[in-house]
Amino acid sequence: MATAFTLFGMDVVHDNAPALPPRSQPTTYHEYIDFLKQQVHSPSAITPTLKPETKQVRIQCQVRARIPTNEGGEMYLYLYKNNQDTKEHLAIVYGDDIRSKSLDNTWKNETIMNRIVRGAYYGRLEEVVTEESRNMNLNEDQLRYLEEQQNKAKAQFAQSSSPPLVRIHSECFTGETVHSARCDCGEQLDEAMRLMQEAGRGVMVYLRQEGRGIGLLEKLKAYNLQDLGHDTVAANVLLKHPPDARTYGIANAILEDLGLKDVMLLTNNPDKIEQLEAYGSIKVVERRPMVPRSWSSTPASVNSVNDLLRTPSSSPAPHSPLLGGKELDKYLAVKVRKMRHILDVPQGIEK
Ligand SMILES: Nc1nc2c(ncn2[C@@H]2O[C@H](COP(=O)(O)OP(=O)(O)OP(=O)(O)O)[C@@H](O)[C@H]2O)c(=O)[nH]1
Repeated sequence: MATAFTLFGMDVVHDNAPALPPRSQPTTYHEYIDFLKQQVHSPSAITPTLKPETKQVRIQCQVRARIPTNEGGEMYLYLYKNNQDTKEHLAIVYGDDIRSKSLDNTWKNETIMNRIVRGAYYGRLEEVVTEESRNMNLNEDQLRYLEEQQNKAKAQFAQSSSPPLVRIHSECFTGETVHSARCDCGEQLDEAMRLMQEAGRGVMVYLRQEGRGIGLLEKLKAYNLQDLGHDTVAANVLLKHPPDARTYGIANAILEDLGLKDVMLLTNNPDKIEQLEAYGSIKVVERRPMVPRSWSSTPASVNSVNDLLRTPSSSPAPHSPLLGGKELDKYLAVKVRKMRHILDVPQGIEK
């Protein structure tokens, strides 16, 4: 519902704001901020609700490629297209037994070489591909040989039944690429990949939902509002966005496509669990906390939202540079206070 009022002498229409009660229109900036504060503190304004996608989510994995790293072992990167947006959402997969159904399906009129180029092969390519195939000049016998090798390898890839570690991670250019200390997103990404590599199995669904779904442009505006003293939730609301605009229908579809049913979800955010489970096909059998390193001397929280949100202790090992500082503390504390994140706030940090 649109709310109109005057701010600094300008007419402001706040499309996404909760309706103002009659005769209590804020007329000054401070009144408006007080109004917003009441709203963002009220459970109805911040309790996330399932925001269903407007049409049934359809996804297709377009390509898969092997990514070797110096310290983090080897993983496969899966790139997805979908019918909801034009973004290239990703899955980073550890473990050979986790495969994409939509990638492995046979596509119309494709050759075995087409399948290899889009990554729908089994085993390691260097073991099955000859010099001729690298040049793509395969004769019938070589093609048949490749196909046989593929079928043999395929037969070895029965899926393990134990629930893998899964993280649904939203893109954060500032935290992951330029190492901003306003948030712990880069640290969480590194830590989740480290845990999956250690376990030898896991899936990171990497959603291009920058800025909790509002995009980088709006997130950078929010940073300026934060520098004026507003917290991350209030800054979003001031910009006429919900505190968290993310949905997880694409993540749900990707996990389904990867053949997963039961997962151990790495998160502090109950909204992710509730939204994911509401789709009905993926069960979060366990929650693993992502304790920020600068807060990790604190024991893991037992402040569970429901029985599902169990919190086994976990202390992240050093991997990325230690982040910390007042801005990060405030960012994390606001997630605990206003977004129900399950984390103990260390003593001395304002909740
Ligand atoms: N709008 C807004 N978004 C932010 C800000 N700081 C970080 N983000 C975004 O917040 C999102 C964090 O995503 P995640 O780490 O996947 O999720 P989370 O909600 O923190 O939950 P966890 O699973 O516990 O990490 C990313 O999209 C970041 O770009 C901010 O100040 N404002």
